[in-house]
Amino acid sequence: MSNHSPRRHKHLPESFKDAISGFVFAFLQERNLHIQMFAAVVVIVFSLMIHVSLVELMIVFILIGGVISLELVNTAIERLVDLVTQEEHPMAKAAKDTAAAAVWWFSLISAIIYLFIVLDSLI
Ligand SMILES: Nc1ncnc2c1ncn2[C@@H]1O[C@H](COP(=O)(O)OP(=O)(O)OP(=O)(O)O)[C@@H](O)[C@H]1O
Repeated sequence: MSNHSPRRHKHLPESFKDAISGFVFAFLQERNLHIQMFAAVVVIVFSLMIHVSLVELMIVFILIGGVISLELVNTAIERLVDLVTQEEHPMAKAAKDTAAAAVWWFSLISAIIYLFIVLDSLI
């Protein structure tokens, strides 16, 4: 078969099944994802308790979705690097550390935005 032949597109339910299986894999393997999911529940409950506005609640959901999505991409990059090499390599380190930095940056910015949302609701 030629490399240029069109790929068969999966049916939507198959794609969902694969995505859910990827999430379950990451959830079972990644402690960070447990912490992030727990933090997400705490943040949502707290936001409802202090009666943040609907728009602020939507922003909270976007931030949570961003952090969790980036953690999943980080997990994918870690596994891909491990598949390519189990040896110590500066490029493997660079790839993993950069992916981790993406999660770190988004989490930091999310925490700052959430602080403003809380202050706005409480003051
Ligand atoms: N093949 C490698 N070569 C060089 N350094 C590596 C390699 N694999 C991992 N490292 C270094 O060790 C760190 C931890 O890698 P590991 O694969 O254990 O991720 P992890 O501890 O599961 O990370 P996270 O906490 O983000 O899930 C990496 O961020 C990187 O600095």
